[in-house]
Amino acid sequence: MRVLVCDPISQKGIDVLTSAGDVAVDVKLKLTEDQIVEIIAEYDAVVVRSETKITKRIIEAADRLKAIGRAGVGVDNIDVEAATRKGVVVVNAPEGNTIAAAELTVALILAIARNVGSANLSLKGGKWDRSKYTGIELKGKTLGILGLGKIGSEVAKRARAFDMTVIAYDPYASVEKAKSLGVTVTDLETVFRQSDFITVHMPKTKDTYRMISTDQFAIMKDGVRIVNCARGGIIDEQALCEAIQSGKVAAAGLDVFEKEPCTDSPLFALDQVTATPHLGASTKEAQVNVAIDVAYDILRVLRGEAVSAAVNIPAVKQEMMAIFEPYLNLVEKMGGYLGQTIGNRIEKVAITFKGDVAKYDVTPLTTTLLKGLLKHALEESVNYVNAPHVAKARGIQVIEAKTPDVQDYAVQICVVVETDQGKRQVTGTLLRNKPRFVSIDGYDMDMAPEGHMLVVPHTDKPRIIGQLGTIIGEHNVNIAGMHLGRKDFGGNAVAILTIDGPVPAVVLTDLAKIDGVADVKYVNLG
Ligand SMILES: NC(=O)C1=CN([C@@H]2O[C@H](COP(=O)(O)OP(=O)(O)OC[C@H]3O[C@@H](n4cnc5c(N)ncnc54)[C@H](O)[C@@H]3O)[C@@H](O)[C@H]2O)C=CC1
Ligand SMILES: O=C(O)CCC(=O)C(=O)O
Repeated sequence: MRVLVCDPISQKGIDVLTSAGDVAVDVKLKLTEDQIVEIIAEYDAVVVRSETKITKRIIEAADRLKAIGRAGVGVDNIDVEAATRKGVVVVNAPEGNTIAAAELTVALILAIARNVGSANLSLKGGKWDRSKYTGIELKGKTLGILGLGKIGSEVAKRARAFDMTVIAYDPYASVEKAKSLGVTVTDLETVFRQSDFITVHMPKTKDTYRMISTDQFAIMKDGVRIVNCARGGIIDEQALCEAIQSGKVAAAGLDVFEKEPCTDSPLFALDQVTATPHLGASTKEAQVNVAIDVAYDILRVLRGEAVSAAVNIPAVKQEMMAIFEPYLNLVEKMGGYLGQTIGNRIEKVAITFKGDVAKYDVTPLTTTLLKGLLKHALEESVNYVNAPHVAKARGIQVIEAKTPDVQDYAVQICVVVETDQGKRQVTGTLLRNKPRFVSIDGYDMDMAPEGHMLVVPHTDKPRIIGQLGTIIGEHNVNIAGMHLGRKDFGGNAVAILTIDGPVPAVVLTDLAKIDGVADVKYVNLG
């Protein structure tokens, strides 16, 4: 597999990729869009920071691309929608640079409070000017944070240590969590009206683009100080320039710009502006963190495993991964089993999560189950990204239910698939964190779903099992285990044989000829 790295990332991330053994990495920096379009079809994954844009054109030309990795947080340089449509997983590194960005924010807050940038330039220009650079203290001032996520929260903690009052606007923030940080969550206008410093920490989206402009500056306190360490464009640069020139805004600390690289801006002519060239994530520690995090997720995507920080599929948080991994494994096998044994048109999939698992957001489990189910039933490529879309596009109704009530097991996941020919069902659980199927189509079972299997529904009568063994043996296939299920004596039954390898089609044909055998399916659960 081949990974293209388009922006400089830590060698430690590249080492993670190459040490996987079957991954070759090409580092090609400063490529134009045309150059990437020309070569992208040769790659399984591409990794960028914020410089390189992964556009729709690039994604459309990327015939074997499975993953786009962003060694950082913001994915506004990636056409996530185009990637999703193409079934390409976009992964980022949401936590590795939080502290770096928060610390640069605090550095800029302090710099613009004490005129550090302009005083530095003045002194180096040969002037010993002290009175011009008298600043203000942070103590007792109000900091308004827009976007109380990971970085905003870390900034809040540090601001509290400077004895600032911290207020925040974030429509999605937990008020409880804010309280524990000593932050008052309020409305946007209040933040604008009451803050001495305003810092933004939200993603750049169509809602946040230019959300601070002339009208917003107008209602702020005279002499307000503004920091943007999130994304250029969230603050209207021309309006900011005018607000500084008019004296409304006393100073601004800017790490990001609407067009980057940005080396020429009317803002740079203003003494009140302290600017850095998008350095928020540029610490040694953060760069190692994000490169390693994104490299591991790229490998997970290439191996078809669940990822921890996907942007366009329901992500499983890092701390949840240890809990979720066994469940993901279980539902993938349940979906895979059903997908390989159902030959009919799927109309409805009902998944019931019972017991402990019901207390979590189970969306990633449902997506994973659908992926396992649909990739066998449908010919198109189905993955973690597009499985729900594929199901919807095919008119498959997906119903998810959760209940804490469970019998016999601490956890049960029950899947019922309705097809145009009837219902099929599998119930699974975990035994010492390993998947077990405990019921299949109403037959009680206790089997480890793995490897190669033959599923043989039959009539419960003597000699069928013996004949199965003989025919399979004649074809030199070793039977590793057998699970039998029957409802009534002499009625319908099923035999599930685990075998040591794949079987030639002729085995299935020969088994199907046994009197009393209804149908034979070969299932490979990896
Ligand atoms: N300068 C730099 O080098 C870096 C910049 N960033 C930027 O910082 C941003 C924030 O990063 P994190 O804190 O890690 O992300 P996060 O996802 O933890 O936090 C973002 C917060 O913004 C909030 N939000 C979303 N839309 C909003 C709106 N319309 N109004 C108010 N709040 C809104 C969300 O609810 C969330 O709490 C990233 O999107 C990225 O663009 C991140 C890392 C480094
Ligand atoms: O890669 C970088 O240095 C930029 C980091 C950043 O802006 C982000 O993580 O969103």
